Amino acid sequence: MIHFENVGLRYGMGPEVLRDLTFDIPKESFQFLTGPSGAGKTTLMRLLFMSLQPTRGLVRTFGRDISTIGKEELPLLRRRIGIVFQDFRLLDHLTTYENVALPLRVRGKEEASYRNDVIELLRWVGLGERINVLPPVLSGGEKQRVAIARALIDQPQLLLADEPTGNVDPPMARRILSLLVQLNRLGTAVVIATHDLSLMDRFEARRMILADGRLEVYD
Ligand SMILES: Nc1ncnc2c1ncn2[C@@H]1O[C@H](COP(=O)(O)OP(=O)(O)OP(=O)(O)O)[C@@H](O)[C@H]1O
Repeated sequence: MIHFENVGLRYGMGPEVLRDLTFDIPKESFQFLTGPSGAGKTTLMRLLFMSLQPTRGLVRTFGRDISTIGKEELPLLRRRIGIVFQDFRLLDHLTTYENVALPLRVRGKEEASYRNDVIELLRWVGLGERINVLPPVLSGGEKQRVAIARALIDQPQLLLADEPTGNVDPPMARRILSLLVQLNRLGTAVVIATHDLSLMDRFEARRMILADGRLEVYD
C-alpha cells in the first residue's frame, strides 16, 4: 500500500533527519513507530501523509510516486488516510459532532447523508453521551477519541496516529489502543507513533524503530 525506497529527508539546508529508509506498510497491517525524541517519528508520519516530499528516494503511496501527484489530486488521495495529531487539532467552537462531521461538510455533503454515521462512530469510540459538547469541556482521553473519530469518518485505508496516548492516563491509553486494534481487525492499516514502551508491550505488533535517522523494522 505504501512503499519507501532509499528515502532521505532534510529540512532546508539542515542535516538529513531521515536516511535510507526502505520499508513497506502493507494493507491491513498494524505497526508501532518508535525511537527517541527527535529521531524523526513526526517527520516520517508527515511523509506518510504526503505533507512532506522526500529530498531523495521514492515514496509510493497507493501505487503512485508522490513526487508526481499534482496539487489538485493530493486531497483525493489523502482522503484515503486518516490522521490523528499529537495535539488533537479540534475546533473549540464546534461540538464533538460538528468536529467529526467537518471533513464531510467542507466537501459539501448533505448532513442527512452522514448524520447517522457520525453518531454511530461517536458511539463506537464511547462518546455517545458527549455528542453536543464543545471540546474545552472534554477530558484529554475524550478529545483524543473525537480526533480518532474525525480521522475515521471517511473510512480511510490507513490510520496514522501520532502519540495517541501521550496525554491520557494508563487505563485510557489501553482503551484507545484497543479501539485502534479493533479498527485494524476491521481492515484498516494502522501506524502508531509512540514513546510508550508499556503500550507497545500490550500488543504484539510490528515495530519500526528510528534511531540516528535510520529505520529498523522488527516483524
Ligand atoms: N520544520 C522543521 N524544520 C527544521 N527542522 C525540523 C523541523 N521539524 C523537525 N525538525 C528536526 O527534525 C528532527 C526530527 O524531528 P521530529 O519532530 O520528526 O522527531 P520526533 O521523533 O517526532 O520527536 P518527538 O518524539 O520529540 O516528537 C529533529 O532534529 C527536529 O529538530
